Amino acid sequence: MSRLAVIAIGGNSLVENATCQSVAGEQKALQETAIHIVEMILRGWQVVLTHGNGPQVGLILLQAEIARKELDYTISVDIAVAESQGSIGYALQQALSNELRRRSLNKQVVALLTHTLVDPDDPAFQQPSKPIGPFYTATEAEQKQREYGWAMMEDAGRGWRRAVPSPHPCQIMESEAIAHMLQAGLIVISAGGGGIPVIIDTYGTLIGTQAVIDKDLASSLLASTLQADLLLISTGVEKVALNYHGPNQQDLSKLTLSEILRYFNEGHFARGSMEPKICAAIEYLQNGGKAVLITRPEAITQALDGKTGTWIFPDSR
Ligand SMILES: Nc1ncnc2c1ncn2[C@@H]1O[C@H](COP(=O)(O)OP(=O)(O)O)[C@@H](O)[C@H]1O
Ligand SMILES: NC(=O)OP(=O)(O)O
Repeated sequence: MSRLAVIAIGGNSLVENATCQSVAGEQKALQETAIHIVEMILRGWQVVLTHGNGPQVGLILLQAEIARKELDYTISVDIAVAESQGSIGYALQQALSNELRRRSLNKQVVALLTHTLVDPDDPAFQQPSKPIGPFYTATEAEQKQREYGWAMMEDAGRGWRRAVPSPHPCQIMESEAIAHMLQAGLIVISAGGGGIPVIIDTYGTLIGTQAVIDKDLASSLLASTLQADLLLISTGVEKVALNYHGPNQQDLSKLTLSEILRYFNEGHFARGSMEPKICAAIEYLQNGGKAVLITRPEAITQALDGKTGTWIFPDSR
């Protein structure tokens, strides 16, 4: 029986250059990622792909602000997340389908608009903490705050970005549909951008909310719900490090849940970048997950052979 991996693809690794986004750049990055995912499928893995949308959802909202100068036009954050699921899902679906065809694999890929349930009383709604969109200088950030009323935050030493609320994911609403699609042998792209954030009102109605859910936390929840064998977080670094970018940086290769919890509590992982990935890994393992791999897309194949990447396992195996 094939093993199931939930693969979370980083939003920043979907763009060639964070300061200059282009469709061609996104396609190139996706084609590269697709090569390594199809290699995994050839090795017998069943896969569910999730993806980030931080740069893209911010850009969609920025386009809306610019359009508002000419038209009476506005867009809510949940709609922008849905748009990003559509556009990134399309590009990822096409890149994977092309690579499957190139490798003569007769498999179909589906991209599913996915809702993620959040708690309307989550305190995160009062405290914007999710960086989205392009990076700005401190002066530009002040201008954006004045011009558009955006909350702004410094993002892990990389510059200033717009910040939006990011409530914790409680339930992937379409998880049963995803399980059925996997049973049918499909490759599924879902929970893109953490999923479209929704609450359920007292009448049982789904209502979109103004937030961007962390895709690593949503991927962890999806991996736990589907009882996946592996949560693979594909990002910009080959390995997670202690004292990252410090003089005594120490790359991590293989560690246990207890060890990562200790390093997490010691504050080794930057807020808004590596920290949510480590939280996602911890939650998945605490919910009975079997293994987490964090690495760059180009290193996936080697990492699955145990030669690189950061592997995190439950305490007793
Ligand atoms: N302790 C750490 N170890 C490795 N990378 C780190 C660490 N802390 C911060 N980072 C940075 O976090 C980045 C991953 O976060 P980010 O780019 O936001 O993720 P995503 O790939 O999901 O878009 C890495 O590429 C690296 O630059
Ligand atoms: N939604 C989300 O977490 O996107 P990024 O991974 O691009 O920040």
